[in-house]
Order: sequence, then C-alpha cells, then structure tokens
Amino acid sequence: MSLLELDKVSVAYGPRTALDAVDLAVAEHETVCVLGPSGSGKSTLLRAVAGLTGISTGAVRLAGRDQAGVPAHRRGLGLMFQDHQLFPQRDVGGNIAFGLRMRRVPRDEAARRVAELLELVGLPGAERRSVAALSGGEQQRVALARALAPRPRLLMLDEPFGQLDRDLRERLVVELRQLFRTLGTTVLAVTHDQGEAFALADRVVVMRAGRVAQTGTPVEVWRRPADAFVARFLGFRNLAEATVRSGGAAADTPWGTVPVPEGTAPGHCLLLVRPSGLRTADDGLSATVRARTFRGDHVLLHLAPERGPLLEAACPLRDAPAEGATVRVRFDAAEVVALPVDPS
Ligand SMILES: Nc1ncnc2c1ncn2[C@@H]1O[C@H](COP(=O)(O)OP(=O)(O)OP(=O)(O)O)[C@@H](O)[C@H]1O
Repeated sequence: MSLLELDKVSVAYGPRTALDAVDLAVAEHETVCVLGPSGSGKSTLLRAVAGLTGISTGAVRLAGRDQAGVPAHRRGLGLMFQDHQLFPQRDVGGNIAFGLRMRRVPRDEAARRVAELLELVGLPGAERRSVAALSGGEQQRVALARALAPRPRLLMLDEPFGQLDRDLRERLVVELRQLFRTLGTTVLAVTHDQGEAFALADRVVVMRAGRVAQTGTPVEVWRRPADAFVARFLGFRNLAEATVRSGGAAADTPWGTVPVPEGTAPGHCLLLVRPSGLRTADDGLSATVRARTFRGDHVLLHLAPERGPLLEAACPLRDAPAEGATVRVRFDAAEVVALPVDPS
C-alpha cells in the first residue's frame, strides 16, 4: 500500500492555482523526487502534504487516512525545509533533540538517539558544537538529523542541498541515498536540480504549472521524456517537428532524413535527438562548429547545420573539432526518440 497518496489535490492562492488536481502515490521505503522549474508548484505540494497549506479540493492520505483537519505536528512527518533553519542559540545536540523534547522523550533516551543520529550523518561526537561554527554541509547534516530524530513515517526535503556547492552536494546525495536505504526511510523531496533528483530518487515526478507532466524512474524519464516540456527541462535541445515515414525506420525532419528506431509509429511527431546520437563522420549533414563546451570526459559541440535548427553533439575529447571547423554528422537511430507534438 502507498504510504502517501494525493488524490486530485488542488491548492489556490487567491485566483492563482498553484496545484491543479495532482495525483501522486509514494510507496513505503520509496524515495520520490519532485522536479520542476521555479513556480511549478513543488513547494506547494510539500506544504500541502505537511498540512502547512490548506487544500481547496481533493484529499491527502497518509497510510490510508485522510489528513483533512489533522494539524501539521500530528502528521508524523519529518521536515527539512529551506525556511526551517537551525536554532542558532542551541548547540548541535539541542537542535537535533528539539523534536524529541517536544514529544517528551526522556533525557537519556534523547541523548542516545542524538548520538546515534550524529553517527549516521557522519558527525560523531558533535553534540556540543555551536551550529554557527559549522560549515554549510555540516549544518545540512544536522538539519537532516533533526528531521530524522522522531523517526518520521515520511521524510520531506525541500531543496535539501540548495546552498551547497556542487561537489559537496554530489557527495551528500550519494550518502543520503545509502542512508535512506539502510533506514528504510520513505522520502518525498523537492528540487529544481535534475542531477540531484536523478541521483537520489527511485522515482521522479516532473511538474509543470501545477500539474504532473511525467512520473517514472529516472531512467524511464531520461530515456523517454513525455513531451517537449520535459525534454527541454532535462536539458535536451535537439528537438524539431518531424514526420515518421510509414514503415517507421526514418523521419523527414528540418535536418533532412533522420533514422528512427524500428517500429516508431508513423506520422507527425516531435523528434528528439540526444547529443550522443550525433557522430562526426565522413559524410552526412554538413555543420559549422559554433562553440565547444568542455564537459569533463567529452566536449559538447554547438553546431549550426546547413539546414534545420542548431544541434548539440557530444564528442569524445580527443576527436573534438575546433571552433569554426566544418564537419559532417550522422544520426544514430538508437539515440532518437519520437515524442508527441506539444499542443501548447
Ligand atoms: N503564499 C503564496 N501566495 C500567493 N502565491 C503563492 C504563494 N506561494 C506560492 N505562490 C505561487 O504559487 C505558484 C507555485 O509556487 P511554489 O512555491 O509551489 O513553486 P516552486 O515550484 O516550489 O517554485 P521554486 O522552485 O521557485 O521554489 C507560483 O506561481 C507562486 O508564485
């Protein structure tokens, strides 16, 4: 059974609909990340689940129980929100024990739990340290320990790594994923960073203007974005309207004929070509290298083709042509996806 269920939940701020009939289910022990651009309703969704924002229609159920009328502090949730900063006047231990004290957990039991959590989040023995003297990453760990302390049935994270630099973020995401697996924690997290969501989540939910645009495992969403919006949000730029020929092995596109995977449904579509689906070759579409972006193990080429919109191509570092060079590129059908044409 799902631990959390949202059934056609809508939230309006005056005339503005921030959530529009959202359905969502989170299974026990599952980590779900809600992704989406700014203003798409991610935080509103978390706040509605937490009981911090009233819902206009629909139902939020936790373990099958409708939460209508249940105040936030009785929902059994752990919250790690951007606006829930640590208490600067309390030390690390005092911050983590806060929720336990509210629940009248005996002092020695609370101390044991604090020590155990500090161990878990990689800050053993930090009880007496002042939170003001901690680095950003350490503060984030303390905030996480504080949210986990009362053993919430659902942990909710809002932009958990917002202020941290990329390197630290990447490390924390890996650690958290392991931690949640070990503890069997059920997690609903919100982020606008797709890399973070894909690394942390069992399932991602992409939001667009208060609605769910797509739900799936990171691999499913990455391999097959539901539409142009999701594709663009994931950073794909090689998109063009096209017509898949009957027989389904090639499409007519502004770039010319492009091979598509066998069995692609014929007809009008939006064609997505992943950057890895373009190879420099001896023949094929002619294009000028406008710019090159260094991506560590490869170079992203920004190409102006002889016809059709600009293209991005991933190219191994050692083979990368120079800026201004004219190259020829071929398309790899395995990296081409036909998406439905966006009605908007
Ligand atoms: N308290 C509020 N009063 C009025 N409108 C609000 C309020 N909070 C959010 N909104 C509006 O509701 C919509 C959804 O906002 P929300 O904060 O949920 O988006 P978000 O996806 O979390 O954005 P961000 O990534 O910028 O935090 C936005 O249009 C926002 O302007």
